[in-house]
Amino acid sequence: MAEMSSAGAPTAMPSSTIEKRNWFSTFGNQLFIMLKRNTILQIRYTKSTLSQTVLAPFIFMLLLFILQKADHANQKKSVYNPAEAPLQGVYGCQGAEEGDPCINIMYTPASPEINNIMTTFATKNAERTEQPAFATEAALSDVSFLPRTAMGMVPVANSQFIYDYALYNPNTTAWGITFTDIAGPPRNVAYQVWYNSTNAANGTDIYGQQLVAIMRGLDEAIISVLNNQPTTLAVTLKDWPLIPPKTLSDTIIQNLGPVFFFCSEMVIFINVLNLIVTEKELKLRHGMEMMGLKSSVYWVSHFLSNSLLVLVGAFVTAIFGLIFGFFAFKETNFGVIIFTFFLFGEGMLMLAFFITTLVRKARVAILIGIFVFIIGLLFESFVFSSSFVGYIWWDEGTSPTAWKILIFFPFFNFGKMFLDITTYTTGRLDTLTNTFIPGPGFAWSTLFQSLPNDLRPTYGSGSTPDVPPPIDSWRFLLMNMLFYGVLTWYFDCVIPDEFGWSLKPWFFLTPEYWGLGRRGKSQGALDWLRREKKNSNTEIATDEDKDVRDERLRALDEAYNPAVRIVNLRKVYSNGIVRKKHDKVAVKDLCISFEEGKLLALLGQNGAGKSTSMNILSGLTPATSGDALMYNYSVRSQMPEIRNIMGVCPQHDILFDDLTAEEHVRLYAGLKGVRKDTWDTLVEDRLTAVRLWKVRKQRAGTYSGGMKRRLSLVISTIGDPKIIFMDEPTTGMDPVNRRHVWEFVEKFKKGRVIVLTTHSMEEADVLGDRIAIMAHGRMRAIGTSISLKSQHGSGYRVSIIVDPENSELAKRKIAEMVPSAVLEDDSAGALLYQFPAPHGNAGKQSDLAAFIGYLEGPSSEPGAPDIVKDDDQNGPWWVKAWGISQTTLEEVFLRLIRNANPQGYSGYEQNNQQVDSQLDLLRRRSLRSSLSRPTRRPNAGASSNPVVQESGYKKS
Ligand SMILES: Nc1ncnc2c1ncn2[C@@H]1O[C@H](COP(=O)(O)OP(=O)(O)OP(=O)(O)O)[C@@H](O)[C@H]1O
Repeated sequence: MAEMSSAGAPTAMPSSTIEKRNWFSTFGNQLFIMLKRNTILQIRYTKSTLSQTVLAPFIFMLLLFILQKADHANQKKSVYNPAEAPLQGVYGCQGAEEGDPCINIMYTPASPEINNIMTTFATKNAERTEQPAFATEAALSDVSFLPRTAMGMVPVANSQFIYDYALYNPNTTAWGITFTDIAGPPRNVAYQVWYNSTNAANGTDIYGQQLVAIMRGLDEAIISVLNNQPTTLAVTLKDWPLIPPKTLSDTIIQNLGPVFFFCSEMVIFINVLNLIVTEKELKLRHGMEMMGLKSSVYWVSHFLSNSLLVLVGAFVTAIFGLIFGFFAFKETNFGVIIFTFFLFGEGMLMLAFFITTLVRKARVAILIGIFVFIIGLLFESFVFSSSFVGYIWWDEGTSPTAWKILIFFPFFNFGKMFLDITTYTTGRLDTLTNTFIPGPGFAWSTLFQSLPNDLRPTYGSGSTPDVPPPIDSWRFLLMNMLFYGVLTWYFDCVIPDEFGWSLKPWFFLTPEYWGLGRRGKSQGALDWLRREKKNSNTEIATDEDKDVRDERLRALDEAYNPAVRIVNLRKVYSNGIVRKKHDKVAVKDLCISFEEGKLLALLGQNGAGKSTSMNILSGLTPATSGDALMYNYSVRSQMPEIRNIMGVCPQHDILFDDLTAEEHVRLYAGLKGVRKDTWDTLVEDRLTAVRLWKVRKQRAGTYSGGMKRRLSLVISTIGDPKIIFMDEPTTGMDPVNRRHVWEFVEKFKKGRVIVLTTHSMEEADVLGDRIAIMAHGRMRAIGTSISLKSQHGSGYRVSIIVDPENSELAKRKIAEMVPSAVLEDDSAGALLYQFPAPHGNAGKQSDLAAFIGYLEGPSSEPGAPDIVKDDDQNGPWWVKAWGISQTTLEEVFLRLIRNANPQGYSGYEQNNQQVDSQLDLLRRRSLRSSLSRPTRRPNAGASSNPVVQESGYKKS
């Protein structure tokens, strides 16, 4: 850029409140500001933040708790009187815990005959089972008696004792037999068998073979003992009183935990998708980047803010898990729990970040989120609901390819980790003895151990899965974070945003990306200019306006060094890769230059290309060809540098609904690197200037349209920008506020370049040092308000009111005096004369001056020359009132637009006839307004341009 300096560098930047910082310092500063913003928003979105961090973990944990309790309640149901079931030997008993002493058979009554039957039974049973025969023990009468060894057959007093003993010492006695011997003949021997039906239910004795065996054995013994006596047999069965074990296993947590905790995490996942894509959709991110925010800061700030939510969520989950007393939480190292939930949350967070780079609409992002949710839900419910299915996926023998794909999904890795935790901690119910066997627990060291064989599921063939140690799940979750982090960074750069910006797919291989090479063009700015000059489209020169051509040549002039130089800027909106005939050329080879301290007002019909030009210059849209140099930085390749000296007030407000005006100013001041000690003054000055001071603590979402516009305008002025682009800044403002804004802009433009687009002719007239008018992507006219009016306007109009009977006299006199004046309207004494635009014709200008002097009469000011003598000291006697007006900017605009659209134009959806009638309307309006002031001397101050409108009043 040294070349440009030699040709006379633009004015040095004024002393600024911007702190000079290196890359790290800027990064740290912006990160701090962004984190503060995120925190404010998270606090503002209290419900959403609490839902993600506290409510979701709590609700899902509560649901699990309720389900677990329901399951426990179901298992703990006591059945004191199970129904009897009529029915038709026997192995040694098992105590409450494996190896505990027990009683094989308790029987009653202990009559000699029954004793005989039982001994016969024991002998015959021993033959069948090839086990030692059950011994007949001493009679028992104490219900609190605890066997020390496995006892054979214990006679007791009555049936009630058997029942009471079973209640008192559950899981101690295998069988109870109550005989009822009714005297005969015939002898009717009835007996009842107490049987533990759980054995049948839990699969230990699925066909009730033991039951059939004991009954057959007893029947056999009865028949043997009562040989030759007529006998009938009656048998009833009865379950033992069902007394559940004191501790139950958390099967619900084991089966449903992965699903519920996955759902809990999805709340943050979907919120992140929505938040980031909404910021993209509402262009909030672009707005901040235009104000200098680094995209790395944007991502890191979101990562840190959301990681905090994930961490809080992990703690809340762990604490509620402990409060609810789940084994998975109680029996697991606290650090393991926190890390597992944190890493899972982080993996999902990065997956969400990655998805946001692929979509532009929040609606689509949420749809993708729901899709991920359903897939994850299916996985967690069908795959990780039991170790039986869950571990199959992790066994090398199953499908290494499927496994290699699945480990890229955080929920797959979390499912395995949680399965490991529950497998180690849930414990199990011993089906044989109906007692709870606790798991070994999950210590920190467990992370590195393979699952012990006895905890692995056993498949049909008797094989067990080969399961990697739990730490592998953590490794894969970390891998997920890094993988999706890198994808987010890459795709965020290469996928074009909605304005078409993207980096080349190999951007990371270029030194420029890492700030090592020189950004932008290798040749100097002058070389570039020469090249662009050659590229300059001569085609447009044929019907080009002289001022526009001069402006183009000036922009291409190497000796001239303006603050901003736009050369051959062109934008084509194309629907496909191949250029088509109906591609929209929104800006056609625009050449223009801006100087410091001047404001350029850009006018044009709808769709003329104003916003597109502004968007290219503010770095929102890439140009198809051409370039602009702003303080010698190229828009094409040095946008980060330009952003440091640029402010933008976009056409559509880019504001955070939940931040106040004051917070907006502080946020952008921070992003721009404004010295912190000046923030208070900045807030007060700027907000007072646009009359937002009183509502500075009110959230922007509650502002009216005009208030939002004023805040957007203030934002564009933060950080001492050298160039400010204001796209229709006063749209929707009331006249009072608009004037305040004009005053603010007028004061602010010193030492800066301001480009403003507007549809308000008044605004362009008041603010524009130069006004450019665009149509169909081309500049049609440029110049000061006065020069545009004189170049493209219809000149001056003089309206004269006379009495109708003097009308002919007046017309005759005027025709004699100023033959060039054209009578445009004559109705009932109201005469409207058109004085052609002088266009440098001094003769015609003096005609007009002389005629005005004639109307005014001899000057009352001493020494002033009398231009025309007349018979009345106050001017011609036949003139009752008169007025003069110049062409308005609106008329100039309409004329230029009409000329640019010889076939009529669709932008306004009207044809040239309608434009002509509008011009006529404007003419009449100017007549009315020129006669509306009853003062003899013109009130020059009433207009922004003293020559625009004057009026005189003749006393009758
Ligand atoms: N993203 C886009 N894709 C295709 N065409 C576009 C796109 N943006 C703008 N255009 C077209 O480019 C032309 C110029 O649009 P632009 O928004 O620059 O006009 P404008 O002068 O700012 O209009 P307005 O005064 O209505 O804001 C229009 O015809 C418009 O339809």
